[in-house]
Amino acid sequence: MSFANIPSEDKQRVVSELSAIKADFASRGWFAGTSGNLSMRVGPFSPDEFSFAITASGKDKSQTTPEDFLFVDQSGQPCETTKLKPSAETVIHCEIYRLTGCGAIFHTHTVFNNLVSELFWGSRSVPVEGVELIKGFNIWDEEAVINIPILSNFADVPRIVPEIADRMDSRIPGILLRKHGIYAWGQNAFEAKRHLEAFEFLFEYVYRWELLKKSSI
Ligand SMILES: CSC[C@@H](O)[C@@H](O)C(=O)COP(=O)(O)O
Ligand SMILES: [Zn+2]
Repeated sequence: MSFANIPSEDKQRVVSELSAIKADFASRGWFAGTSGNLSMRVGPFSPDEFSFAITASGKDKSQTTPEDFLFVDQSGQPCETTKLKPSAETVIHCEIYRLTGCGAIFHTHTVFNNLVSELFWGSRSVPVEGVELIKGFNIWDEEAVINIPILSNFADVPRIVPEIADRMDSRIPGILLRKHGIYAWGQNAFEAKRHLEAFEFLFEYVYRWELLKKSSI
C-alpha cells in the first residue's frame, strides 16, 4: 500500500499519540538542548516497504507546534513534499524498524544513560542483575540477568547503522550508543514508552549501585 493510500485518520492518530508522548518526555527533562527523537510507524509493514512519522530535526522538543513531525519511508525519505527535515538519526530508526518490525521507537539522551554507557564501555554492555523492572521487558526469569548492548557512537550517523544488526539482542528492546543515548522500541507507543522508562530506571539503579559498592558505607 502506498503512503497516499494509508487512511488520513491513521496518520493523524500517530501524530497525536507522538505529540502527547513528546510533551510527557519533555516534562521529565528528557530533551535537553534539542536532543532526542521519536517515531511511530503507520500502515502496513514489510522489511523493504514501510513508513513512519518522525520528529523534525533540530527542534526544541519541549515545544508543541504544527511542524513537529513528518512522514518518511523505509529509506528515511519524506513521503510528502515538505520543508521539514527528518531527524539526523532517521537512518537508525529505519534500521531498527527493518530488523524488528516494531511499531514505535523513542530516543533520549539522559545523564544516567550517558554515564553507564561509558562506565561499561569496556565490556560493550550494561549488566543488570535481578532487578524487578527487568520484567518491564517481558523477561520473567527469577533473578534474571541481562546485558544491554552498548554500540559505538559516530558523528557520521550512517556509520552507526551496521553495528545495530550485529549487536541487537532479541530479548532486549533497546540499544545504547556510547556517551550519546538510548534507543528503545516496542510493538506500539505504549510498549516503547514502558521499555524506555524501564531502561532509564535500570540505568540509574546500576549507576547508583556501582557508587554504593565503591563507598565505605
Ligand atoms: C543537539 S544534540 C543531539 C543530536 O546530535 C542528536 O543526537 C539527537 O538526538 C537529536 O537530533 P535530531 O536531528 O533533532 O533528531
Ligand atoms: Zn541523539
